[in-house]
Amino acid sequence: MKVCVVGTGYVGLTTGACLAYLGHDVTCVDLDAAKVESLRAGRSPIYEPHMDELLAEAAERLRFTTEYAEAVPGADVVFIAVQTPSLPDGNPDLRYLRSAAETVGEHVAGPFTVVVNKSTVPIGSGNWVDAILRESFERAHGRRPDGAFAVASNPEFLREGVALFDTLYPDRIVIGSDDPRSLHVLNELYRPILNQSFTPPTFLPRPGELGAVPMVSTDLASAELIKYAANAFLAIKISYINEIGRLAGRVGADIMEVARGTGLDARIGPRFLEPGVGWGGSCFGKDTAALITTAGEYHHDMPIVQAAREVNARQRRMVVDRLLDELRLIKGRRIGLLGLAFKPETDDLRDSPATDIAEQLIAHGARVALHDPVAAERFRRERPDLARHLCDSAEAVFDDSDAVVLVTKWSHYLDLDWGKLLPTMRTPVLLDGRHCLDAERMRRLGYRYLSVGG
Ligand SMILES: NC(=O)c1ccc[n+]([C@@H]2O[C@H](COP(=O)([O-])OP(=O)(O)OC[C@H]3O[C@@H](n4cnc5c(N)ncnc54)[C@H](O)[C@@H]3O)[C@@H](O)[C@H]2O)c1
Ligand SMILES: O=c1ccn([C@@H]2O[C@H](COP(=O)(O)OP(=O)(O)O[C@H]3O[C@H](CO)[C@@H](O)[C@H](O)[C@H]3O)[C@@H](O)[C@H]2O)c(=O)[nH]1
Repeated sequence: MKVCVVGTGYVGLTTGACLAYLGHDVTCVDLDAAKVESLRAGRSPIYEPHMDELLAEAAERLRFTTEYAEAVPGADVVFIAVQTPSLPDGNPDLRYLRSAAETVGEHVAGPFTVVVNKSTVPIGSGNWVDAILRESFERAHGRRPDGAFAVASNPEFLREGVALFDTLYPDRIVIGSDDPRSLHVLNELYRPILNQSFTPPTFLPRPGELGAVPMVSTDLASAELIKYAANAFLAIKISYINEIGRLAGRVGADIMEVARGTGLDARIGPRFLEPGVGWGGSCFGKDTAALITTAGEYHHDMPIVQAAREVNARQRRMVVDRLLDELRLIKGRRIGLLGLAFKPETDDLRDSPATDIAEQLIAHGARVALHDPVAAERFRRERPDLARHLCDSAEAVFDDSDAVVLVTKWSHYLDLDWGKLLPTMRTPVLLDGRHCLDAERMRRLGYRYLSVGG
């Protein structure tokens, strides 16, 4: 099939590269000329494991352009995967989506194109995009679209860092449309994934237990709500274990044992029960805020989602509180933070807990020392105000520090020579923000080992 993907960020690029790998003819369009140039040269502008290899494998069927006119006309499917960041009031900023839909509307030519909203958008956005497409089509063509296109919602559930795996081997695919033709086209498009009939890339073998992938075909509003419901649930699950972790700390229980013993109940499940400094990233904060504001439009409140957000903010503050308890005074102290990306295996810094914690520490008068094995360059570009605090190596973070906090669970940090680093610190306070170090071993080495929660 002929596919156009609008937006080549974490979602759009992954979608485009995977669909081309599966045999579709894909053109990705992005307004960012530098991104397009880099992609044309076969270089991924984002850090996502195996992306460069997949781009190379799919290169024959994958093109990049800044021109909608080269991508939209004649496409069977147009994906819109532009950013929808939070506005200060919690609503998503839909200006990128509006602009993308307007331009798609100008260029869409039929005979039948499914315009798919892959961006995460508030309930009702499918109808809104449909209206924008129609107006724009009529302006450009001087006639009504008369069935030339239909709108569908196909929310994305990939996790950064394992985005290609999640796309080729998803738990499910959700399609929402009020036009049965769209469901048919998208069923066809995703057939290789649904029945797992493709040859897996050598670098991403198919998980042994995977059978056919379930497809949820539903209406627009339900598909849109599924995305928010899923993200809010995951965010709540993490905040829940973090809340239990605080209690565990008080009563002397081991939160890792509690999480394991709780997660082994098949009704609960072990995943997303890792305690620590809490969730960050481009989605959970933004999408829980959007769910609450959307619900508010219907005079509905969401106290559980609200509480998950509050617990999450508290986890970040808890890092500073733990350090204040331990060091008494943090003004003038050197505090090292290991990890800046919001999670390992990505360079994404959006709503990163580390940045938030660094800002809180600086506000308390601390001197911070920052490191990330992958996201440092992006940090330098995106946070020039904090760039002077970056260290060249993880080891340099320890040097003369009064405390070191492990914020992102990069394997690079787990493999450090912790015994050798301890004597380089001024005071050996180690705060494990992800419960990922061996507490007993660290104590034996001489660290004053602390965690967030029990
Ligand atoms: N990042 C994730 O893990 C993830 C997962 C699931 C869903 N989502 C959702 O997917 C959407 C995209 O997220 P992302 O992280 O890929 O964003 P991103 O910021 O990485 O990428 C968006 C891209 O769209 C481009 N763009 C913006 N306006 C454009 C326009 N009018 N025409 C062409 N290109 C345009 C930008 O230049 C950018 O390259 C968001 O709604 C997000 O909530 C993201
Ligand atoms: O047990 C856990 C699991 C995750 N996290 C943190 O939660 C955040 C989000 O992690 P993860 O969900 O793995 O990454 P994302 O790439 O943000 O993916 C989420 O957000 C995407 C955007 O909507 C969705 O598509 C995915 O399904 C959803 O998992 C990160 O800061 C993690 O460190 C924890 O603290 N404990």
